[in-house]
Amino acid sequence: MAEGRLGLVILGGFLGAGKSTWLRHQLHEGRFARHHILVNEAAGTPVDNLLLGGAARLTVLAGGCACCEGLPALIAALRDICDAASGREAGQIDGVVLETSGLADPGAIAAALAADQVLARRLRVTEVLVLADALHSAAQLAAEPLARAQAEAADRLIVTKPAGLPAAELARLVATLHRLNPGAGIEGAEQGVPVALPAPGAPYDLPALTGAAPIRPHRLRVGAEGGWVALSVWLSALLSARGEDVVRVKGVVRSPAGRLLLQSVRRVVQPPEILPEGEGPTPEEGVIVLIGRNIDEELLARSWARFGA
Ligand SMILES: Nc1nc2c(ncn2[C@@H]2O[C@H](COP(=O)(O)OP(=O)(O)OP(=O)(O)O)[C@@H](O)[C@H]2O)c(=O)[nH]1
Repeated sequence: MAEGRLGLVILGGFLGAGKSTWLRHQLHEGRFARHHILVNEAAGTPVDNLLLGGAARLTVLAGGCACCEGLPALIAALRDICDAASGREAGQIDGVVLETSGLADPGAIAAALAADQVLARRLRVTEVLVLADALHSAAQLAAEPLARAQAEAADRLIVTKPAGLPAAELARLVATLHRLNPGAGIEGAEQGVPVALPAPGAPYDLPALTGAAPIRPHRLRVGAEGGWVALSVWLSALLSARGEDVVRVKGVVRSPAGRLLLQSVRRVVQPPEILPEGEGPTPEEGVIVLIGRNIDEELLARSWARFGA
């Protein structure tokens, strides 16, 4: 607790950038072992906590992005952690890691926390870490004001999934990030493990941005029992038709093999991951969260109802 204030690491990055994966690896390596991990998810269905079973202290703030409507809940949670760190858990908490939702601007969160009179005396942001997905960042930086704001807010930028991109394109992405935020260190990590990045190439020219429809979370009830094969086929078809608008999909469904975590980032669908039973808070099974723009929830539900039937 430097200067008597608890340190806070803000871990940000666009939807699906790899925040939980990176943090899971750090926890596995014993980093942040005495930190309180706070996970904020934009959607009301928490999933990321399932990936962070290695955390000794974990709180999920679901159902509101912490830089806007979820801010009061974040402030309340941080005040509680500060109370615990100086009271009942004195000497046991080294700091806090906040994994933001992919819809959050970490700069806005840091500013809001600094403006809170109680927290300003008890907490200080030690680092803003922002993850940039090698596969999608160039397109996101070109089109999404939020992706640029996130990169600009970073003290340190970590390029995730670098193995999936040719070195020349990676070098251009590194240069583009450097141009956006010359003060930030830039590193690479594959599944959370540090990897070397190529020297910067020629940066991409980023266009001036015009207003796009806001990105919002939507919940789709797909049924808790079975049907996951139909669901993955339906999801693939949806992403192939609407992959530009459906930015992120995550959810937990029941299959004969157990609980399956289904997820995608843009059109990239991950192989389903079988989740251990009984670990961590139980997520709502049979609910898929789709985060994107121009999504008509009722139309989506009707489409799935027809297909799933
Ligand atoms: N190949 C590869 N895949 C990765 C890497 N990091 C994350 N992924 C995959 O990318 C997808 C999204 O990863 P998450 O860690 O859930 O991303 P996130 O930023 O926490 O996602 P949101 O909380 O929804 O914004 C998952 O399918 C991961 O397996 C990486 O370094 N390499």
